[in-house]
Amino acid sequence: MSQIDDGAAREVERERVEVSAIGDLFDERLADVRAQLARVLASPPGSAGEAYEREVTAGRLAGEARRLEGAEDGLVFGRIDLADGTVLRIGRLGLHRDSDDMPVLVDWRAEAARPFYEATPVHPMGLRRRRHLRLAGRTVVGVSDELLDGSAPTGQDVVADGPLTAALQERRTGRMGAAVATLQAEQDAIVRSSHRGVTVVQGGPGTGKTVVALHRAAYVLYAFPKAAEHGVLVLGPNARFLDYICQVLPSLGENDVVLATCEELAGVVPGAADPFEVARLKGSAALADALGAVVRSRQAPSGDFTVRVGQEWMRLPDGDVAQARETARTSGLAHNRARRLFKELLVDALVRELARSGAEALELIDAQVTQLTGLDLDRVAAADLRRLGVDGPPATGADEFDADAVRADLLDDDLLERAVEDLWPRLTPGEVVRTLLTDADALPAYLRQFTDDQRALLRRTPGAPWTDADVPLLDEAASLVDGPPEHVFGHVVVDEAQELTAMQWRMIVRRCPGRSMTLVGDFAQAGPTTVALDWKEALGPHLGRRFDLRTLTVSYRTTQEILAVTEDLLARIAPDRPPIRSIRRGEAPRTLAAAPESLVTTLVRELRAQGAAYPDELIGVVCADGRTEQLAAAGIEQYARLVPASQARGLEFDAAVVVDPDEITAARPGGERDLYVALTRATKRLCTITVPSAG
Ligand SMILES: Nc1ncnc2c1ncn2[C@@H]1O[C@H](COP(=O)(O)OP(=O)(O)OP(=O)(O)O)[C@@H](O)[C@H]1O
Repeated sequence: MSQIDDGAAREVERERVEVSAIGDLFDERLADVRAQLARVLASPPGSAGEAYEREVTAGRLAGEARRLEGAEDGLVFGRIDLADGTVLRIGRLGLHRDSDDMPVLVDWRAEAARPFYEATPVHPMGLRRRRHLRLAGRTVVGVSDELLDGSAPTGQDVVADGPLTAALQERRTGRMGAAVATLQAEQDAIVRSSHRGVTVVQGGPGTGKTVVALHRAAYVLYAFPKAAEHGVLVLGPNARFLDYICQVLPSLGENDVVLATCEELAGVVPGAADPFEVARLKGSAALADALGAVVRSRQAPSGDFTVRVGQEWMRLPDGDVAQARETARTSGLAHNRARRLFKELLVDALVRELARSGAEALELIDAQVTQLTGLDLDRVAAADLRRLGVDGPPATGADEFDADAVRADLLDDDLLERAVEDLWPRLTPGEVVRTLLTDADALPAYLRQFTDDQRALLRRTPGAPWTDADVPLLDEAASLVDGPPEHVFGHVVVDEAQELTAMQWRMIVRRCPGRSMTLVGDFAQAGPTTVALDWKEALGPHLGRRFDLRTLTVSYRTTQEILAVTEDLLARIAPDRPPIRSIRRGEAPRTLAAAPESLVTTLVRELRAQGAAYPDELIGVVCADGRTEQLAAAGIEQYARLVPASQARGLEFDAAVVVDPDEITAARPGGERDLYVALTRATKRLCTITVPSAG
C-alpha cells in the first residue's frame, strides 16, 4: 500500500470512529423520542382538554421521530476545518450534547455550514480544508479533501476525485435523491438566499433547478420561522413528477412540506384532459373576469323584491334593493357570504317599511274614528289615563311595533328566504363554471373578446366530466362564491413553473398571501399551453415585475455529447439562449431507423441489448402521447419506464430511448420543445429511433 493510501485509510478510520459516535448520539435521540411518544400514547387522558393536548404532543413527537428516521441515511456527509483548528461536521440535521457548547453535528442549513458549500480557494471563508465523507450505511468508506487556503497537503489530507463526480456516477433509481452533500456554490447561493419575496430560478435541462427548489423548501423551513409556521408547499406538474421527487425532503429531515399538483391543491379529481388548444384558452385570465361576471349576474339582477309577510304582499322599492346589492357587493365578501349581508339589508328595509306602513295605518284608523265620532282618540286615551292616576305616555303596549322582534322573525322566515334565494341564490363553484361554459348565451355575453371558434372550443357538453383545465376555473369560482382558500402557505415552491397558465398562477397566488415563492423553470421546455414567453410576461399580472432572477449554467444530468446534438434544436426554440455546458461526458448518441411496422421490434431489440449490457440501469422510453398505448400493449414496460412526451418534464434516466422524434414534434404545437425535453432526460446514453416516412 502506498503512503498516500495509508494516509487515506488512516483518515477513513478516524472518521469512522467520529461518525460512529455521532450515530450513537443519533440513536439515543431517536430512542428518547420514541420512548416519550410511547409514554404519551400510554397515558390515559382525563378530560377532553387533556385528550387534545395529548394528541398534539403525540403528533409533535411522531413528527420528530419521522424527521430523525428520514435523515438517518447518509446522516453525516461533510466536515470543515477552520484555519484556527476548529472542526465542524456537517449533516442532514443538527445534534448537540447538553454538556457541550460545540454542536456534534451542524445542520447543513445552519449559517455555520455555509462555507462547506460556498468556500473556494479564492474565497476560503476562513477554511483550511473541506472534507466530503462517503458512507455505506453508517460506515465511512471514503473521504476526499479540498484544501482552500493554498497550503500544501499533509499526511492527513486526502486530496482525491471530487465527490460530485462520484454522486453523478451513481445509477438512477427512478426517484430523485438529495444533493445535500454536493450542492454547488451557485446552487447553494440560491438555496440560502435571504430574499423572502419571489425568487425565479431558470436554467437549461439538468442544471439542478429541482435540486435547488427542494433544498430551498427545506432551507425556508429552517431559516424563516414565520413562513415555516404557515407551511411550505411544493407544487409539481403531475403525479409522476411528484413521485419522482417525493423522497428528497424526508431525507433532508423535512416531512412537513406539502407536495401537490394543482388538482390536489384544489381538491378536484378531473375525469378527463382537455386538448391543449382548449386548455390554453381555459388558462387565459379572461376566464377569471368572465366567471366574476357570471357570479355578478346572479346578484339581484332584476332589483325587484316582493315577498309575502304575514297576510300581505310587500314590495320593496327598487332603490332599496339596488342599495342593498351595492353594499353587499362592495363589502369584499364572497358571493355566498355577501348573500347574508344582502338579506339582512333587505330585511332592514322591510322592517322600516313595516314600521312606516303600520304607523300610517294607525293614523288612518284614528282619522276615520274622528270623522265618524268627532272624538280625538289620543286625547281620550290621555284623559282616561289621568283619571286612572297615570301620567305621561302610555306604557309599552302589545300593539307597539317591536322592530328587533320583527327583524328576527323575518330573518327566519321561509318565504322570505325563498324570495332572497330567487334574487341572490347561493352558488356552488361547479354551477358557476357550468353556467359560463354550458349556457348558450353565457360565452358570447362574457367572453366577447374571444372569436366564435374559440368560444366553440370552450363550450362544454352538459354532464361531461371536469377536465384538468377546468380545475383552476373551479378554484377561481370557489374563491368568488365561498371566499379565499382556508389553507394558505408561508412559502410556495413551484417546479416546471413555465407550464403554469394565468388561471393556475391565480390559484397559487391565492394560497400564498405573503408572496414568498421560489419558482423554477425553463421556457425552452415549455409545453403547448404556455402562452407567456418569459418570466416578466408570465408573472407580471400576478406577482408584479420585481423578482430576484437567478440563472443556473451547468448541467449535471445531460452529457456534453447529448447537449451537442440538441444544439440546433435549442437554437430554433430559444434563439437567445446561450448553450449551457455540462460536467458530464458520455457516449455519443445513436440513431436507429425503423419502418413503421418494425418500430416495436426495433425498440424491443434495443431495450433488450441495453438491459443485457447495463443490467442495473434505468431506461426511459419517451414517445408521443398517442403512441403510449401501443407501446404499453407491446409490453415495453417490462424493459423500461414508458413516458408520454407531455409528462417527461423534470424526469431523469440513465439511458433514454426517444421514439419517433418527428411524431413527438408533430403531436402538439411547440412539439419541438417536447422533443428537446425528451432528448435531455438521460445521464449517460441517448438512442433515438426515427421512423422515416414512406415518401
Ligand atoms: N449539486 C449537485 N450534486 C449532485 N447532483 C446534482 C447536483 N445538482 C444537480 N444534480 C443532479 O443533476 C440532475 C438534474 O438535476 P435537476 O433535476 O434538479 O435539474 P433540472 O434543472 O430541474 O432539470 P429539468 O430542466 O430537466 O427539469 C439530478 O440527477 C440531480 O440530482
